[in-house]
Amino acid sequence: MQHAIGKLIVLTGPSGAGKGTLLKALLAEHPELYVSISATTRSPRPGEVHGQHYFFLERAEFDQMVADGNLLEWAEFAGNCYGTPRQPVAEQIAAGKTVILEIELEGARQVRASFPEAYRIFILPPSFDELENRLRGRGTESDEVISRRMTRAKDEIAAANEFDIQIVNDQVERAVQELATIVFPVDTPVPTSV
Ligand SMILES: Nc1ncnc2c1ncn2[C@@H]1O[C@H](COP(=O)(O)OP(=O)(O)OP(=O)(O)O)[C@@H](O)[C@H]1O
Ligand SMILES: Nc1nc2c(ncn2[C@@H]2O[C@H](COP(=O)(O)O)[C@@H](O)[C@H]2O)c(=O)[nH]1
Repeated sequence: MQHAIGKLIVLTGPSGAGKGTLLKALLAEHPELYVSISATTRSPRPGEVHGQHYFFLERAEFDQMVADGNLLEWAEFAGNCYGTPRQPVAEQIAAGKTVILEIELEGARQVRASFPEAYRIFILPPSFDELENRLRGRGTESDEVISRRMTRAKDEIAAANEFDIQIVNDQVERAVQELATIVFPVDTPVPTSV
């Protein structure tokens, strides 16, 4: 993509830290933002809608997207694959939108390598125990999956300093306001190609 005029923001943090919760609240205040819809091989949770929360794909379909170069980044996370469809992000940035990717650490590292202009935010839980409480309280994962996600969380939290800024999601309202002040006044450089 040439002559891009929008911004690219990456939101990362351990599963259960509250990334989705904060983004939902930010979008309610700022519907002009564009949040990328990822592809995943994970099964839908109750209430999740194909094309709205994720594009739920078979593994072969996901692998084809990778082979065709249609993902901006992708990674395996706790037994499933997740990736960012390239074209919608390119189109939204070209249209001048601020685009947000909610992705895990490996994907964020790939975006840093491809698009160093992207602004990268890390969401931290107040504590490790609270992270587990939130994951368990959400009630969407089995004990085994929670355990895999908690193991991964240790590596992710250890990498928080790789990011431009860290936000502790202690209280949703406070953390959303902090996120808003970061997303809006920051004059992030414009990606030159996606
Ligand atoms: N500040 C907070 N205080 C208490 N509970 C919270 C807070 N933020 C989020 N939660 C709750 O924690 C759980 C996990 O939040 P959420 O699903 O947004 O996490 P996530 O980081 O998007 O997870 P994943 O990466 O797995 O998608 C949810 O039940 C949510 O309601
Ligand atoms: N690298 C990528 N990671 C992604 C993408 N979409 C979501 N995610 C991350 O996966 C985990 C698990 O998500 P869940 O919905 O199963 O709880 C979480 O950290 C997401 O941020 C993506 O496109 N690429």
